[in-house]
Amino acid sequence: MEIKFGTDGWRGVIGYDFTAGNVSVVAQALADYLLSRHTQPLCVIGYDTRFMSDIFAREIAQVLAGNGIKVLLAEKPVTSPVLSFATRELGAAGGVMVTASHNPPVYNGIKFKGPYGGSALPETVAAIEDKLSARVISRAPTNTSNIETFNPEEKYINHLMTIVDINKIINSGITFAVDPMYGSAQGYFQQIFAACPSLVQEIHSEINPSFGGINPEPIAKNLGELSNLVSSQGYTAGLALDGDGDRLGVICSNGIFMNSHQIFALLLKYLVEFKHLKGAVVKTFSTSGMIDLLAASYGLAVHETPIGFKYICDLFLSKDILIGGEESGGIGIKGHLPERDGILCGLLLLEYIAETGQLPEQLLQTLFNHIGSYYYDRRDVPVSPQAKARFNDAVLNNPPETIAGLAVTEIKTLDGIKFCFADKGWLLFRFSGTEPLLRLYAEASCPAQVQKLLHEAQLLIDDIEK
Ligand SMILES: O=P(O)(O)OC[C@H]1O[C@H](O)[C@H](O)[C@@H](O)[C@@H]1O
Repeated sequence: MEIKFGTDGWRGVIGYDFTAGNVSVVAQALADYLLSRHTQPLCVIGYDTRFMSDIFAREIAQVLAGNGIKVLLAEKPVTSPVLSFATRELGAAGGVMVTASHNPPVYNGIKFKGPYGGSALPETVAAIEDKLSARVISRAPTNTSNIETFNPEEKYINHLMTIVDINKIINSGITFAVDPMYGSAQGYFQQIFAACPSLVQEIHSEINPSFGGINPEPIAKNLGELSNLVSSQGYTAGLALDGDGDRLGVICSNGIFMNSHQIFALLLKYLVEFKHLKGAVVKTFSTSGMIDLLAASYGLAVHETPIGFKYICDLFLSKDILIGGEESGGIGIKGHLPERDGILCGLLLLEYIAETGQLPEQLLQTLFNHIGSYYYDRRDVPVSPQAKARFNDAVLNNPPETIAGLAVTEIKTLDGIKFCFADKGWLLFRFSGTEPLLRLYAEASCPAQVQKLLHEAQLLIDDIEK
């Protein structure tokens, strides 16, 4: 079974291609990569709450240890940002996180982290992938002294406290609900607000390998329970984290979902207007035009990258970046890590609410008053391998001149195929790099137009399927 890396490391179906055998092949490739660049590397390993993630993490540890690499293995599930933070703090040559993030329960995966505490850069991932052909796998015995366990949480939480004013949130009288979606972000908010436990209610805060039948992706259709809880209990907000805690979803006090573009824009607004910070802004190809407009209004440069936080991370490492974010809900902030972090973003949003005394929906209204209204939605469509193979040619050889009544003014192909319209709208077709799905992303100035665009996109795919 071929091991093929995707948008972020490797994902596979547990027991089909994601097996102990294949995991040890990937671990051996990582060991070969680390040893080709360091004389005595240290590697930090973390894992989420998925089925067998802890066992796969131990397998990776034993292969690295068998190659003479010193390993620090988390003693309990951690979020990906916590693992990134530990990688940087402990001066490790690299980090490994066993997680399939937001994907359905049948998946597991491996993400690689660099010594700077963020996604491994594309060239690093390619170099590890190049070493996958190793035939001999060295595995240390279970009692090896090369593996030690550790708990990275306390230092991470102390670090967050240096960025966010927790007392401001406590003293503001805010109450909120948290949904870690049975993932590895469970318990963090309760620890951070331990001095005032009545402030926060957490749901889905135990291990459940089926994720309660809902994919751990913090988007509207998966957050019905959180939405009902927030509106029925009168909470100020609801915060939802994905399976490995690097993405954030938000529910407003009225139970309405706030999408990732809106969270990104609000955080940018807060950092500039209230924290008086500066720096360039990074967004991926599927992220809202709101970000460009907002950044321009502050005189900040915007960089656009393909989808995948590794590209944003690259820019964090080489330029002065204030904030970088993605449609998928991952946002990184200056002064933390070159990495997205759902917990930090959630705390900053609470701080914004505390600072202004405005509810999340009121903050959104202020944003719309500043830059106008933007609406967005996404559809994920299963596509046959035949249609996938024909897709680019079918669309690019005979591109539509109008879609849903809007004239196409430009076609961009940085990642997928994006049709831009004269008004602020756009429609993007892009194959997921983590699941066998075609993603249709659309933005327009009214919700009905968004749905029309998605409908026409679906018709176009149906045509290619015929
Ligand atoms: O390729 P997709 O399934 O759309 O997923 C895209 C996402 O993949 C991973 O989760 C990466 O870590 C993210 O940075 C990226 O946004």
